[in-house]
Amino acid sequence: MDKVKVISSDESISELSGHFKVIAGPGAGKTHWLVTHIQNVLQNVKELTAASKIACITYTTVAGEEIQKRLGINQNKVEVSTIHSFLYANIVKPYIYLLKDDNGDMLVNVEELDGHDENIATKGKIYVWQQEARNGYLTDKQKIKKCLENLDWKLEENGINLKPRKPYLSKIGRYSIKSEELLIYKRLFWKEGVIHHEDVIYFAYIILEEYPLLIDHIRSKYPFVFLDEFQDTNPIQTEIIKKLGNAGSVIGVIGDPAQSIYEFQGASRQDFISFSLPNQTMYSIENNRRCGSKIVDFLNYIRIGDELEQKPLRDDSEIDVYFYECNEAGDDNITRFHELRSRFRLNGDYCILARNNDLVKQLRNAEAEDIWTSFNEIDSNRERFIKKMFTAFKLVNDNRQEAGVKELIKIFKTDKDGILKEPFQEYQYVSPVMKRSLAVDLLEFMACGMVKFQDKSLYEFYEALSGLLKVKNYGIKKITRGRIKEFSDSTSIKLLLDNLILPEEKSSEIRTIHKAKGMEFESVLLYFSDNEEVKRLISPDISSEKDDTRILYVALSRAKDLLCIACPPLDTETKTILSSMNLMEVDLVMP
Ligand SMILES: Nc1ncnc2c1ncn2[C@@H]1O[C@H](COP(=O)(O)OP(=O)(O)OP(=O)(O)O)[C@@H](O)[C@H]1O
Repeated sequence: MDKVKVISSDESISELSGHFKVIAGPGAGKTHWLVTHIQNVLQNVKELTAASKIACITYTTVAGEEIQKRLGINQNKVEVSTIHSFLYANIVKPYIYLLKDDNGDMLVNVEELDGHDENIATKGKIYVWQQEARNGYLTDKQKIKKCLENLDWKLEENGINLKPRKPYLSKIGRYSIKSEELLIYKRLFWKEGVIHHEDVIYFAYIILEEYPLLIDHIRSKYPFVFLDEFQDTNPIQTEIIKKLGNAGSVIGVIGDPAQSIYEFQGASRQDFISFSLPNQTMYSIENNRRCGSKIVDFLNYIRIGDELEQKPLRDDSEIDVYFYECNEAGDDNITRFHELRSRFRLNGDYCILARNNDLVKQLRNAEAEDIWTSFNEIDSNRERFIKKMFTAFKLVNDNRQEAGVKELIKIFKTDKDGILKEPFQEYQYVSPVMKRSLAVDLLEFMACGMVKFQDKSLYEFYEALSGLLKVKNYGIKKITRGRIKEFSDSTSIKLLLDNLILPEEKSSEIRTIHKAKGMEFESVLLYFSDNEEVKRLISPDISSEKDDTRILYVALSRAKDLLCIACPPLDTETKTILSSMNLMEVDLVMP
C-alpha cells in the first residue's frame, strides 16, 4: 500500500505538480487546506498560463460559494463549480451537437438546451411514452411514474446502461420495463432540449469516449483539477477524472471514506479508497478542529474499525453528548433541545437533523402530502414557473442573491428566437438583458409582498403577479377555470412555501442529514424515528457497503459544542448501554 504522509490542515505540501489524495475526517479542515493549497499553486507553479485555470470541484453550490468567497471573488484564475456545472459548461454544452441518434439527427435538441432540469413523469409524458414504447399493457401509472423518475446511468462492464436506481422499480405487475423503453422515455426529453442532472455526466463521458481529442483541450484549459468531498464521486465521474489525469492534468482529490453517503447515486467508499493515478501521493489529516473533545471521542467510537482515529484539537469545549426519549416529531421534542442549549448558554447557530424529507416535513409541521407533485400533475408549466419563483425567494432569504436572480431568469423560458413560452402569452419577445431586469423586479415584488401573501391563495398571488408583469408590458395566461382554478383557489402560498425544500439550504434549521454535509453548527439535535437507528448507534459498522452508519456519522460530526440525540422510547437495557457509552440522559441531569 502507498505510504501515507500525515499533515496538519495548516501544512502546505511541497510537491505541487503531482497527483495527490488527502484523506481526513470530519472537521479536519479539508476546506481550509484546499483553499491554502490553491493559493500555493497560484503563486508557485509555472504550468498555469494566461489561458489556463485551476478547476476546483465542490459537491454543492453552497460549498463552492464558500470557497470562492475565501479565495476572493475577483480570483478569476480558479473556476469553482460543481462537477455537473463543470462538465456542462466545458463538455456538454459546447459539444453535445456532435452526438447523433440512429437516423443521424442530433440526439439532443441543441437549440432548446438550457441547463439541466428534472424529468417529471407527468400523465401526459407517460401517455406519449406508452404510445411510442408500445407498452400500453403496463397499467399501474403510479409504479410507472416512480420508475421513470428514478432513472440513473450505471457504468457496467458492457458500457453505460440506463436503469432505475432500485432494480425492483422496473417491475410493473408481471412485466418488466426494458432498457430500450427507458431510453425512449429519455429521448422524449432530449428532443425538447431537456437533459437531466445525471444525463450531464453521461453525455460528458460519451462525448469524451467518442471524441478523445477533446480531453487534451480540456487538459490544457485546466492543468490542475482539485475535487473536494471525493468520497461521493460516482463511477462515471471518476472515469472522466481519470481520463483527465492520464492526459496530463494534475488531479488532487480530498475526502473521507467514512462520510461516503451517496450509495443511492452510485457512489461507494471503496471507489474513493481505491482511486489511484500514477505517482499519486497520499496524505492524511488526523486532527479534528471542529468538535469538542467528548464529541470527538464519541465519533471515534462510531468510526471504530476504520484506520483513522481523530485527535481533538479544541480544548475549550467539554460538553457531554446527550440523549432523550420522545414519542414523535413535534414541537415538544425540539423544546427540550433548546432547554439544553440555554442551560449551556449556547445561543449560536443550531440544526435539527433527520434522515429523510418526510421526517423533516413532520418536524417542520408541514404537510406530508406532496403539494408540488399535485400542482405539477395539474399544470406543469405553471408549476415550473411558480416553483422557480419561490426557489429564488428562498435562495435570496438564504443570502444567496446571485443564485436567486439566476433561478428567476430561468422562468423566462424562450424558443430560439427569444419568444417566451407558457405560461406567458404568445408572441412576446424578451432579450437576455430584459430577463435579468424582470428577474430583479420579481424578486423585489416577493421581498416586499411575501409576508402579506402567506395566507392568500395561489390564485390571488398569480393575479397580483400578472398585474406586475402587465405594467412591464408582459402577459401571463390567465387562470380561468378547470382543475388549475380549483387548485389555485384552494392552495395557500404558505403551504407551497413550507413544502418547498431546496436541494441545498444554507440556513434552514431543520434539514435532512444529506443536506448538512460539509456544514457545522454550534448545537445539533439528531432526531431518530425508530429504534433501528439506536441499534446502529450502539453497534456501528462504518465500513459496511450500506451507507447507514456513515449517514449517522455525518450527522453526529456536524456539532461543534452540543450534540444531542432524540430517540424513540427506550427499554432499560438500551439506556444502560447508552450510559456505558458515556451518553447522558437529559431528564436525569436537567433540573
Ligand atoms: N488551520 C486552521 N486553523 C484554524 N481553524 C481551522 C483550521 N482548519 C480548519 N479550521 C476550522 O475547523 C473547522 C472545520 O473545518 P472544515 O469545515 O474545513 O472541515 P472539513 O474537514 O471540511 O470537515 P467535513 O469533512 O466535516 O466537511 C472550521 O470551523 C474551520 O474554520
